Amino acid sequence: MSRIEGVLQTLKGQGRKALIPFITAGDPHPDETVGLMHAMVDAGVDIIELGVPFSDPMADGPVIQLACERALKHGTSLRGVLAMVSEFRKTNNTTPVVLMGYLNPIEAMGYEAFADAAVKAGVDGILTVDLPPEEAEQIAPLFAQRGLDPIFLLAPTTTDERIRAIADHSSGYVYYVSFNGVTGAAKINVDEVAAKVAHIHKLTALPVGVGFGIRDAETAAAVGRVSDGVIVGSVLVDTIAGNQTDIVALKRALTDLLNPMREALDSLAS
Ligand SMILES: O=P(O)(O)OC[C@@H](O)[C@@H](O)c1c[nH]c2ccccc12
Repeated sequence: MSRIEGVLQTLKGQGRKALIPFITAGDPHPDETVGLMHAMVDAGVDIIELGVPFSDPMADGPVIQLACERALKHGTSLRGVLAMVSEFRKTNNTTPVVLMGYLNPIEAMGYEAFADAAVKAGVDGILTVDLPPEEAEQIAPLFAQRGLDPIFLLAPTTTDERIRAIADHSSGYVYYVSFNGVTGAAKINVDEVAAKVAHIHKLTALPVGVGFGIRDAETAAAVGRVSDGVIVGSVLVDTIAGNQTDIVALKRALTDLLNPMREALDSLAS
């Protein structure tokens, strides 16, 4: 069983929901990312989604675009991000890390070389934002053979046929994007999400995480009620944007955002 499957199964047994933060690696500085990861674990998160900065992140809104720019300006490369995961693993062997990124840097390294390096670093899952479905069939097995969970995005417009095909190539969990758009929106329609996630649950046995537009504990709980976990990105990245130099204050601010989300999600446990 993969580390991701193990964590999600344990949570399910406890009637609890996964809290999955997203941050862009290398922002505010490559030397700080590992410390932020540990701080988020201390705040009670279950899985970390670590973004590989990319120059043209077309699925991202302005908040994460700017984070990518800052991280790239500080020289954050795919190899650099893998080194951060290795560093994180020196003192954390339990929290799964999902690398989330665009294809270009991975293609440049070569899929197999990347997959090998990711395993060696202690990465657990790979989420490639812009991998076309036809290529997913070829690429996902390269990850799966090495014990990396291939994680894919489902959107409100994804057809049942595609949901089944995507779930076939996925392991760990599937990521339901709460609306068609870019990251960082302020609103989420919980009723719509509930209906769609219930439908996805009928098509696949995989856990369903939901992201896009979750910025506070109340929304996290509302979405957690109808899914297996919530992914929270832009509100954290925005907090990092506002605390670029005082790392102690930054860790406190991230903790202050995540603690109430953890509590709200755990208050759902029966
Ligand atoms: O930022 P939001 O609205 O909280 O959504 C999570 C999201 O940031 C994270 O999972 C993510 C970052 N970049 C992406 C690109 C595509 C899909 C998802 C993502």
